[in-house]
Order: sequence, then structure tokens, then C-alpha cells
Amino acid sequence: MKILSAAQIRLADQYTIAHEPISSLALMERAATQCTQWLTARLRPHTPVWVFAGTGNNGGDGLAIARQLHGQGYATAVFVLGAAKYSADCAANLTQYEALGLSINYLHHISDFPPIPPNVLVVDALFGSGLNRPCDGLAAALIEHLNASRANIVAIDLPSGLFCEDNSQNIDENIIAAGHTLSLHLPKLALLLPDYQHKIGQMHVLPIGLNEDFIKNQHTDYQFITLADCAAMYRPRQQFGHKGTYGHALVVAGSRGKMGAAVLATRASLRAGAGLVSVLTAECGYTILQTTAPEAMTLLNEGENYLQGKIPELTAYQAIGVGCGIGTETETAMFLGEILGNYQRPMVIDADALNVLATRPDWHGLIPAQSILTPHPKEFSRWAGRWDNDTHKLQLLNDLSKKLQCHIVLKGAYTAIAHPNGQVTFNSTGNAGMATGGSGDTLTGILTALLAQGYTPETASILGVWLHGFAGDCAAAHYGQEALIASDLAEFLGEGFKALGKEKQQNSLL
Ligand SMILES: NC(=O)C1=CN([C@@H]2O[C@H](COP(=O)(O)OP(=O)(O)OC[C@H]3O[C@@H](n4cnc5c(N)ncnc54)[C@H](O)[C@@H]3O)[C@@H](O)[C@H]2O)[C@@H](O)CC1
Ligand SMILES: Nc1ncnc2c1ncn2[C@@H]1O[C@H](COP(=O)(O)OP(=O)(O)O)[C@@H](O)[C@H]1O
Ligand SMILES: [K+]
Repeated sequence: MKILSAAQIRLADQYTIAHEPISSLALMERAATQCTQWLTARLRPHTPVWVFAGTGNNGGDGLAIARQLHGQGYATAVFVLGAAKYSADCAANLTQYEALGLSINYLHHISDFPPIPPNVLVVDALFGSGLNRPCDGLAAALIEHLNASRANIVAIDLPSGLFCEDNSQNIDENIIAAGHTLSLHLPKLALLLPDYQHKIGQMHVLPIGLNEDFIKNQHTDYQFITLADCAAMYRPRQQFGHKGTYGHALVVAGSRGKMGAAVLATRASLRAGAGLVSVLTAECGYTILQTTAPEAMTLLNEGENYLQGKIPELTAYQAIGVGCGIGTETETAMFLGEILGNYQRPMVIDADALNVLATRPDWHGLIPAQSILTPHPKEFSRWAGRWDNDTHKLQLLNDLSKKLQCHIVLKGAYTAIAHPNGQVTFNSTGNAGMATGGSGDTLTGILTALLAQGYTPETASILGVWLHGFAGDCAAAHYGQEALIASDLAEFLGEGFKALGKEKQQNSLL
């Protein structure tokens, strides 16, 4: 799914109206209907709904929602900020609302602001994608007034005051703090970035039927990865496939006290479909690995407690995943350098391998092009330094990806994957239950297995991150987010592959 800019969304809106049998007012009605349905599926019957509307089309959406909710028996109140120039569709909806004999409260001055009881649901329809400057004056005061209330707030399209893309010049106080944001048709870039998550709450994308052909032809550097996108990339197993068909993955992981990282990565590699999995670890891990992952072969290293010494022959392996729990001892760093110097295929580089490399820029040239690097934000900062805001961070992410010609997976909610061609893919799966030690090791195992199976590094990075999050969502549904532990993730990977297979079959012609 594409992530479009505010300008592109406006064009998509215009194109849909010009090329489909729908007027702009009817399109607004359709958007409002989606929002109303979302609300009524969750609202208690007696909850009063107070809509705060601007005078643009975001306000028009709000007025249409108020009318629809009133029609379904909800107690609604409407407050309109200022009475400057109304957009045509906003004015039409205002008239329709008043035609029902309902009154509108106009807010011209701070003294017009109503006290907000905590039991009302506030619908924020002040500004959407048409915001053209940071909020100030009466708008900022109203936003502050609404944020100070204890009422739940649902934002239509965007929390008012938040720009679609770049919020580097914005300030916290001028943005509505919503519990939920209903993004119309497509997600917006700012909704996927961490800086203003406390303003966005949970994001929900509601389809409103914008013209898909137009959207397909729009260029954007940002994608939001969905089940349908991943199903198109997924290659089901062949009937006559054998273990050689699906590649030999080598997991280089573990040290004394961190052998669990090797176990997690290895088990995830096995569950992610590699034909063969070997694990190269310190001697102290031999029995542990053979017991917890009997399907994998364990290669002995010279080091008793951590990796060191001569590296084995690496050409047999279609992919290597290196770094989980290996530590950063000098001998281990030298061992990593040997691996980098003797392996030319794209590999997966995580955790301590990233930490070692962050301190050795002279080795960066050894990283095979198209490799997948999987830093969490702390690890990324060791490479890129500090960033001022999300926009700056995205720039640093793109710069590093281009410089190394590698795919950089910046982990977190809506994990962002920067590709060397300048594209950034945001993940749609995963949950806060995955914020638990070892989740990242599981991801490394998955990515290594997908590379071993012959997926291109770009596809492996996207599919692997999506599968990892999907497994996390299944595990959270089963255990609850708090009880989720990293080893659960591999156990639920099969659900992800099954979902991909099902989706692929539904889209096939047979
Ligand atoms: N596909 C689409 O594009 C659709 C868009 N719709 C709605 O239309 C919205 C966009 O509507 P508009 O382009 O009319 O824009 P908005 O309604 O977001 O806001 C524009 C209005 O607010 C004023 N304004 C902007 N920034 C301000 C500020 N800081 N302080 C005070 N006033 C400010 C502008 O002068 C203009 O009057 C979307 O967010 C969505 O809610 C829906 O109606 C349906 C379809
Ligand atoms: N709030 C969250 N929402 C979605 N995914 C998350 C969240 N927190 C963590 N994750 C995922 O869990 C994994 C954590 O990785 P990492 O920090 O490397 O863990 P570890 O080092 O303990 O293995 C990442 O893939 C990340 O995207
Ligand atoms: K809004």
C-alpha cells in the first residue's frame, strides 16, 4: 500500500471525482459513513458525541458524521471553529445538519469554548490534510482546551495540527492528542513515525474508495506493507522441492550467558523454512543447541565461551545471519572481520555484529552489498549519531542505506526498512508485546532463512519483517502482550505462512 503526500491525496480525491460516477459531496459522505460505522461498532448507545469541526473538508467530514450519528439515535453536539471561508462541501453539510432542526455552536472566542465533560466522545474534525501552518491563536487554544479534558478523542484523518509528512517545525501543544486516528484510505507518513505517537493513539486505515489506478501511478518513496503485498512476494513450496531447494542457512550467534540468542535465531530459521540450518557458536553452546534445536547442525568454534579463531569454509551456505549474542570481545570482532572478508553474498547483520562494526568504519567496505542490517534505534544511533526529529532520522536512515548499499531495518513499532534505491517500507504488523528480550534474534533467524531460500534481499527484508510481526500478533492474541516471550514468535510463524498462502490462493485465477 502506498503512502502518499498531502498533495497527492488531494489529487487522488480530485481524480476520483472527475473519473468515477461520484460527486465530491458523495465522496465525503462515503468517508463519513466509514467513520460512523467505525464509531458505532465501538460506542456505547448513550455516549454523547461532540464534534469539533473546522471550515474545510475535514470539518465537512465531521458534520456529516454528526448527522449520521444523530440519525442513528446518538446525542450529538456540533461546534464549529471560526466562521471564515467554508469549503463548498463543508457548507453543504452544515446546511444539511441545520435542516434537521439541530443547532450549531460557533466558537469565535475562548469564552465560547464549552467545558468538556469526561463522558463525551470528542470527534476531532478541525483540520486534516489541508493544514497549511502550525496551529496558533484560537485553533491552538481550542486544541489545548480539548487536550486538557478527560474525554476520549477520535481524530478524523489526522489529529488536528499534525502535518501529513514533516512535523520538524511543529510543537506538541498545538496538536490534538487522540486515542484513535481514522486515516482515510491510506496511512500518512507522520502517522507511522514515533515522534507524535502520543498524539495519534491507535491508527486505523478506513477505505473510502479513492481511484486505485490513479494511486498505482503515483510515485512515492514510502510504502506501508500489507498482507496482499506480502502474498504477491511469497513463493509457496514446490511439490518436488527437497531440502537442497530451500537453501542452507548459517546462524553465527551466542556466547556464554547469551546462548539463548543463538537458540532463538536458530529455531526461527528452522521455522521460516530454510532447507538446512547450521549454527556456529562457542563450545559452551554445543549441548544447548543440540538439545533445543535438534534439527540444526552445530559447528564447533575454537572459543570455549565466545567466538574466536579460524572461520570454517563458508561457501556452502546460501545465507549467513551473524551477531545475536556474540559479544564484542576483540577476538570475536576479529572473527567477524574474517567472516566479512570471506563471504560475498548478502548476509544478515544484527546486534553485537552491528555494535562491533559501528566502531570500525574501516570494515564497512567488507559488508557485502545488499546485506540486511537490523538495528534497533540505540544500535542505529551508534552508526548514525543523534537525530533531531523523525524527518532527520529518516534522512540518516536513507543515507546509511545508500552509503552501504544495504537494506537497513530500523526496528520498532511500524519498523522502517530503508532500501538502497531510496524507498522506505513501513511494516503493518507487530505489537508492543514484542518489546521483550530476544525478539530481534528471532527476526535475524527469519531473515537468514528467507535469504537462504533465494528471496532477493529486498523481498526477504520486507517479507521477514512482516512475518515476524504477524507471528507476534498471533502470539499476543494467544498469550496476551505481557505474557508473550520471544520463543513464542517462532511457534506462530506458520500462521503467517498460512495467511500468505491463503491470500495468494484467493488472488489466483484458478
Ligand atoms: N480523499 C480525500 O482527499 C478526501 C478528503 N476528505 C477530507 O478532507 C480533508 C482535507 O480537506 P481540506 O483540504 O479542505 O483541508 P482541511 O479541512 O484539513 O483544512 C483546511 C482549512 O483549514 C484552514 N487551515 C489550515 N491550516 C490552518 C491553521 N493552522 N489554522 C487555521 N486554519 C487553518 C485552511 O485555510 C482551510 O480553510 C481530509 O483531511 C479529509 O478529512 C474527505 O472529505 C473525503 C475525501
Ligand atoms: N511496540 C512495538 N510494536 C511492534 N513491534 C515491536 C515493538 N517493540 C518491539 N518490537 C519488535 O520486536 C523486535 C525487538 O528487537 P530487538 O530490540 O533487537 O530485541 P532483542 O535485542 O531483545 O532481540 C523488533 O523486531 C521490533 O520491531
Ligand atoms: K482532524
